[in-house]
Amino acid sequence: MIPNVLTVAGSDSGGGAGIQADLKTMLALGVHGMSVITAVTAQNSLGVQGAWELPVEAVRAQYRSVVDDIGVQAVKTGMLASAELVETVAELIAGTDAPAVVDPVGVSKHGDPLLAASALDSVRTKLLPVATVATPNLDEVAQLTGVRVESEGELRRAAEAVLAYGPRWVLIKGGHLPGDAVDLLTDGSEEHWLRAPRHDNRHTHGTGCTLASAIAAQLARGRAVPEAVAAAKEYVTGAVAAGFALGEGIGPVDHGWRFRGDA
Ligand SMILES: Nc1ncnc2c1ncn2[C@@H]1O[C@H](COP(=O)(O)OP(=O)(O)O)[C@@H](O)[C@H]1O
Ligand SMILES: Cc1ncc(COP(=O)(O)O)c(N)n1
Repeated sequence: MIPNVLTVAGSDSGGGAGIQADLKTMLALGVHGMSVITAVTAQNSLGVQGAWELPVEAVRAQYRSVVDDIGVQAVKTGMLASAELVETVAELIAGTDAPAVVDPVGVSKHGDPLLAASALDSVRTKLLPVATVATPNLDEVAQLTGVRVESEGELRRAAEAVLAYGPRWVLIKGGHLPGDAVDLLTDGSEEHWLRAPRHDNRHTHGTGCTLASAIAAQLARGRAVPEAVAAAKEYVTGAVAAGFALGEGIGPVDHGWRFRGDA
Protein backbone atom coordinates (compact mmCIF):
# COMPACT_ATOMS: atom_id res chain seq x y z
CA MET A 1 0.00 0.00 0.00
CA ILE A 2 1.22 3.52 -0.79
CA PRO A 3 1.30 5.57 2.46
CA ASN A 4 -0.57 8.90 2.66
CA VAL A 5 1.25 12.00 3.91
CA LEU A 6 -0.38 15.34 4.64
CA THR A 7 1.35 18.71 4.49
CA VAL A 8 -0.23 21.65 6.32
CA ALA A 9 1.61 24.67 4.93
CA GLY A 10 1.65 27.78 2.77
CA SER A 11 1.69 27.91 -1.02
CA ASP A 12 4.86 29.23 -2.72
CA SER A 13 3.91 30.47 -6.18
CA GLY A 14 7.53 30.02 -7.31
CA GLY A 15 7.30 26.28 -6.64
CA GLY A 16 10.51 26.00 -4.59
CA ALA A 17 9.28 25.91 -0.98
CA GLY A 18 6.02 25.40 0.94
CA ILE A 19 3.26 23.11 -0.32
CA GLN A 20 4.86 22.77 -3.74
CA ALA A 21 8.21 21.57 -2.31
CA ASP A 22 6.40 19.22 0.05
CA LEU A 23 4.31 17.50 -2.64
CA LYS A 24 7.29 17.13 -4.99
CA THR A 25 9.35 15.60 -2.17
CA MET A 26 6.55 13.17 -1.35
CA LEU A 27 6.28 12.06 -4.97
CA ALA A 28 10.04 11.59 -5.17
CA LEU A 29 9.96 9.42 -2.03
CA GLY A 30 7.11 7.22 -3.16
CA VAL A 31 4.24 8.35 -0.94
CA HIS A 32 0.87 9.94 -1.77
CA GLY A 33 1.05 13.65 -0.91
CA MET A 34 -1.99 15.65 0.23
CA SER A 35 -2.29 19.28 1.31
CA VAL A 36 -4.02 21.64 3.69
CA ILE A 37 -3.22 25.16 2.48
CA THR A 38 -2.90 27.67 5.34
CA ALA A 39 -1.81 30.72 3.34
CA VAL A 40 -1.08 31.81 -0.18
CA THR A 41 2.15 33.67 -0.91
CA ALA A 42 3.13 35.62 -4.00
CA GLN A 43 6.76 34.54 -4.02
CA ASN A 44 9.70 34.07 -6.38
CA SER A 45 13.47 33.76 -6.31
CA LEU A 46 13.77 37.37 -5.09
CA GLY A 47 11.48 37.21 -2.06
CA VAL A 48 7.90 37.25 -0.84
CA GLN A 49 5.84 39.97 -2.51
CA GLY A 50 2.58 39.24 -0.65
CA ALA A 51 0.96 36.77 1.75
CA TRP A 52 -2.70 36.05 2.56
CA GLU A 53 -3.74 33.58 5.22
CA LEU A 54 -6.86 31.41 4.87
CA PRO A 55 -9.73 31.51 7.36
CA VAL A 56 -9.52 29.02 10.24
CA GLU A 57 -12.69 27.26 8.95
CA ALA A 58 -11.04 26.68 5.56
CA VAL A 59 -8.02 25.08 7.19
CA ARG A 60 -10.11 22.95 9.52
CA ALA A 61 -12.38 21.80 6.65
CA GLN A 62 -9.46 20.79 4.40
CA TYR A 63 -7.90 18.82 7.26
CA ARG A 64 -11.13 16.99 8.12
CA SER A 65 -11.83 16.18 4.45
CA VAL A 66 -8.47 14.46 4.12
CA VAL A 67 -8.13 12.75 7.49
CA ASP A 68 -11.71 11.52 7.91
CA ASP A 69 -12.02 9.87 4.51
CA ILE A 70 -8.54 9.10 3.18
CA GLY A 71 -6.51 8.79 6.38
CA VAL A 72 -2.88 9.77 6.97
CA GLN A 73 0.24 7.87 8.00
CA ALA A 74 2.18 11.11 8.76
CA VAL A 75 1.55 14.86 8.94
CA LYS A 76 4.03 17.69 8.25
CA THR A 77 3.50 21.36 9.14
CA GLY A 78 5.20 24.42 7.62
CA MET A 79 4.07 28.06 7.34
CA LEU A 80 1.14 28.62 9.74
CA ALA A 81 1.09 32.45 9.63
CA SER A 82 -0.93 33.34 12.75
CA ALA A 83 -1.53 32.32 16.37
CA GLU A 84 -5.06 31.28 15.51
CA LEU A 85 -3.90 28.93 12.75
CA VAL A 86 -1.06 27.53 14.89
CA GLU A 87 -3.52 26.70 17.66
CA THR A 88 -6.07 25.19 15.27
CA VAL A 89 -3.46 22.97 13.60
CA ALA A 90 -2.00 21.89 16.97
CA GLU A 91 -5.46 20.83 18.12
CA LEU A 92 -6.13 18.92 14.87
CA ILE A 93 -2.79 17.10 15.12
CA ALA A 94 -3.42 16.20 18.77
CA GLY A 95 -6.58 14.39 17.61
CA THR A 96 -4.84 12.47 14.79
CA ASP A 97 -3.18 9.11 15.30
CA ALA A 98 -0.10 9.68 13.10
CA PRO A 99 3.44 11.03 13.63
CA ALA A 100 3.79 14.80 13.11
CA VAL A 101 6.86 16.60 11.75
CA VAL A 102 6.72 20.26 12.79
CA ASP A 103 8.88 22.70 10.82
CA PRO A 104 8.34 25.91 12.82
CA VAL A 105 8.72 28.20 9.80
CA GLY A 106 9.44 31.78 10.91
CA VAL A 107 11.00 33.73 8.05
CA SER A 108 11.89 32.96 4.42
CA LYS A 109 15.48 32.71 3.12
CA HIS A 110 15.10 36.34 2.08
CA GLY A 111 14.12 37.45 5.59
CA ASP A 112 10.42 37.93 4.83
CA PRO A 113 8.22 37.05 7.84
CA LEU A 114 5.96 33.99 7.39
CA LEU A 115 4.73 33.86 11.01
CA ALA A 116 3.30 36.71 13.09
CA ALA A 117 5.42 37.61 16.13
CA SER A 118 2.27 37.18 18.20
CA ALA A 119 2.15 33.48 17.21
CA LEU A 120 5.51 32.50 18.76
CA ASP A 121 4.01 31.69 22.11
CA SER A 122 1.42 29.38 20.53
CA VAL A 123 4.21 27.57 18.66
CA ARG A 124 6.07 27.06 21.96
CA THR A 125 3.14 25.97 24.11
CA LYS A 126 0.69 24.34 21.67
CA LEU A 127 2.48 23.14 18.54
CA LEU A 128 5.87 21.91 19.79
CA PRO A 129 4.26 19.66 22.45
CA VAL A 130 2.38 17.67 19.76
CA ALA A 131 5.42 17.20 17.49
CA THR A 132 7.01 13.79 16.98
CA VAL A 133 9.97 15.64 15.42
CA ALA A 134 10.47 19.44 15.42
CA THR A 135 12.92 20.76 12.81
CA PRO A 136 13.89 24.39 13.60
CA ASN A 137 16.69 26.18 11.79
CA LEU A 138 19.04 28.37 13.82
CA ASP A 139 16.98 31.55 13.33
CA GLU A 140 13.89 29.74 14.55
CA VAL A 141 15.79 28.36 17.56
CA ALA A 142 16.80 31.93 18.46
CA GLN A 143 13.23 33.22 18.00
CA LEU A 144 11.66 30.43 20.04
CA THR A 145 14.23 29.92 22.82
CA GLY A 146 16.59 32.91 22.82
CA VAL A 147 19.55 30.51 22.31
CA ARG A 148 21.94 31.82 19.66
CA VAL A 149 24.11 29.19 17.99
CA GLU A 150 27.32 30.30 16.35
CA SER A 151 29.23 27.02 16.27
CA GLU A 152 28.61 23.30 16.07
CA GLY A 153 29.47 22.91 19.75
CA GLU A 154 26.40 24.97 20.69
CA LEU A 155 23.87 22.78 18.84
CA ARG A 156 23.34 20.57 21.92
CA ARG A 157 22.31 23.57 24.05
CA ALA A 158 19.84 24.61 21.33
CA ALA A 159 18.38 21.09 21.24
CA GLU A 160 17.88 21.04 25.01
CA ALA A 161 16.12 24.41 24.90
CA VAL A 162 13.67 23.23 22.20
CA LEU A 163 13.09 19.82 23.86
CA ALA A 164 11.98 21.69 26.99
CA TYR A 165 8.78 22.63 25.08
CA GLY A 166 7.85 18.97 24.67
CA PRO A 167 8.50 17.60 21.15
CA ARG A 168 9.45 13.89 21.26
CA TRP A 169 12.54 14.55 19.09
CA VAL A 170 14.24 17.69 17.84
CA LEU A 171 16.39 18.07 14.72
CA ILE A 172 18.42 21.27 14.97
CA LYS A 173 19.41 22.23 11.43
CA GLY A 174 22.88 23.72 11.26
CA GLY A 175 22.55 24.64 7.59
CA HIS A 176 23.22 28.33 8.33
CA LEU A 177 26.61 27.67 10.00
CA PRO A 178 29.83 27.79 7.98
CA GLY A 179 31.57 24.48 7.19
CA ASP A 180 29.90 21.08 6.80
CA ALA A 181 26.07 20.97 6.81
CA VAL A 182 25.67 19.48 10.30
CA ASP A 183 22.35 18.79 12.01
CA LEU A 184 21.76 17.32 15.48
CA LEU A 185 18.88 14.91 16.15
CA THR A 186 18.10 14.05 19.76
CA ASP A 187 15.28 12.96 22.05
CA GLY A 188 17.25 13.96 25.14
CA SER A 189 18.84 10.54 25.61
CA GLU A 190 20.02 9.46 22.15
CA GLU A 191 22.10 11.79 19.95
CA HIS A 192 22.54 11.42 16.20
CA TRP A 193 24.85 13.82 14.33
CA LEU A 194 24.03 14.15 10.63
CA ARG A 195 26.94 15.50 8.66
CA ALA A 196 27.04 16.20 4.93
CA PRO A 197 29.47 18.18 2.80
CA ARG A 198 28.35 21.79 2.22
CA HIS A 199 27.50 22.24 -1.43
CA ASP A 200 28.62 25.63 -2.58
CA ASN A 201 25.30 26.30 -4.24
CA ARG A 202 23.27 29.41 -3.53
CA HIS A 203 20.10 27.76 -4.85
CA THR A 204 18.84 26.54 -1.48
CA HIS A 205 15.26 27.85 -1.55
CA GLY A 206 13.06 25.26 0.18
CA THR A 207 15.72 23.16 1.94
CA GLY A 208 13.84 23.15 5.27
CA CYS A 209 10.45 22.28 3.73
CA THR A 210 12.07 19.51 1.69
CA LEU A 211 13.85 17.98 4.68
CA ALA A 212 10.74 18.01 6.91
CA SER A 213 8.55 16.48 4.17
CA ALA A 214 11.16 13.82 3.47
CA ILE A 215 11.17 12.90 7.18
CA ALA A 216 7.36 12.66 7.16
CA ALA A 217 7.46 10.46 4.04
CA GLN A 218 9.97 8.10 5.65
CA LEU A 219 7.99 7.92 8.91
CA ALA A 220 4.85 7.09 6.90
CA ARG A 221 6.79 4.24 5.29
CA GLY A 222 7.30 2.83 8.78
CA ARG A 223 10.86 3.87 9.55
CA ALA A 224 11.87 4.81 13.11
CA VAL A 225 12.78 8.49 13.66
CA PRO A 226 16.63 8.17 13.45
CA GLU A 227 16.44 6.10 10.24
CA ALA A 228 13.78 8.40 8.75
CA VAL A 229 15.90 11.49 9.44
CA ALA A 230 19.08 9.89 8.05
CA ALA A 231 17.31 8.95 4.80
CA ALA A 232 15.73 12.43 4.56
CA LYS A 233 19.12 14.12 5.08
CA GLU A 234 20.57 12.08 2.21
CA TYR A 235 17.68 13.17 -0.04
CA VAL A 236 17.97 16.89 0.82
CA THR A 237 21.76 16.83 0.40
CA GLY A 238 21.36 15.51 -3.14
CA ALA A 239 18.63 18.06 -3.84
CA VAL A 240 20.88 20.95 -2.70
CA ALA A 241 23.78 19.63 -4.78
CA ALA A 242 21.50 19.62 -7.85
CA GLY A 243 19.77 22.96 -7.05
CA PHE A 244 19.41 25.22 -10.06
CA ALA A 245 19.14 28.89 -11.01
CA LEU A 246 15.59 30.13 -11.53
CA GLY A 247 14.77 33.82 -11.75
CA GLU A 248 17.27 36.45 -10.68
CA GLY A 249 17.72 35.38 -7.05
CA ILE A 250 17.86 32.21 -4.96
CA GLY A 251 16.74 29.19 -6.99
CA PRO A 252 15.15 25.99 -5.68
CA VAL A 253 16.69 22.68 -4.70
CA ASP A 254 16.00 19.97 -7.27
CA HIS A 255 13.31 17.67 -5.90
CA GLY A 256 13.66 15.41 -8.92
CA TRP A 257 17.44 14.92 -8.67
CA ARG A 258 17.17 11.14 -8.30
CA PHE A 259 15.19 10.86 -11.56
CA ARG A 260 17.63 12.82 -13.73
CA GLY A 261 19.99 10.94 -15.97
CA ASP A 262 22.68 13.56 -15.42
CA ALA A 263 22.31 13.99 -11.59
N1 LIG B 1 24.74 24.48 1.19
C1 LIG B 1 24.29 23.34 1.73
N2 LIG B 1 24.85 22.15 1.42
C2 LIG B 1 24.40 20.99 1.95
N3 LIG B 1 23.37 20.93 2.83
C3 LIG B 1 22.77 22.08 3.18
C4 LIG B 1 23.17 23.35 2.66
N4 LIG B 1 22.35 24.32 3.19
C5 LIG B 1 21.49 23.69 4.00
N5 LIG B 1 21.74 22.34 4.03
C6 LIG B 1 20.99 21.32 4.77
O1 LIG B 1 19.62 21.46 4.38
C7 LIG B 1 18.77 21.17 5.48
C8 LIG B 1 17.89 22.40 5.78
O2 LIG B 1 18.65 23.28 6.57
P1 LIG B 1 18.50 24.86 6.66
O3 LIG B 1 18.92 25.45 5.35
O4 LIG B 1 19.27 25.25 7.87
O5 LIG B 1 16.94 25.00 6.88
P2 LIG B 1 15.92 26.17 6.52
O6 LIG B 1 15.54 26.00 5.06
O7 LIG B 1 14.78 25.90 7.44
O8 LIG B 1 16.61 27.46 6.79
C9 LIG B 1 19.70 20.77 6.63
O9 LIG B 1 19.89 19.37 6.63
C10 LIG B 1 20.99 21.49 6.27
O10 LIG B 1 22.11 20.93 6.90
C1 LIG C 1 5.16 29.23 1.71
C2 LIG C 1 6.54 29.10 2.25
N1 LIG C 1 6.80 28.19 3.22
C3 LIG C 1 8.05 28.06 3.72
C4 LIG C 1 9.10 28.83 3.24
C5 LIG C 1 10.48 28.68 3.82
O1 LIG C 1 11.43 28.23 2.89
P1 LIG C 1 12.86 28.95 2.79
O2 LIG C 1 13.39 29.03 4.20
O3 LIG C 1 13.72 28.05 1.96
O4 LIG C 1 12.62 30.30 2.16
C6 LIG C 1 8.80 29.77 2.21
N2 LIG C 1 9.75 30.57 1.70
N3 LIG C 1 7.51 29.88 1.74
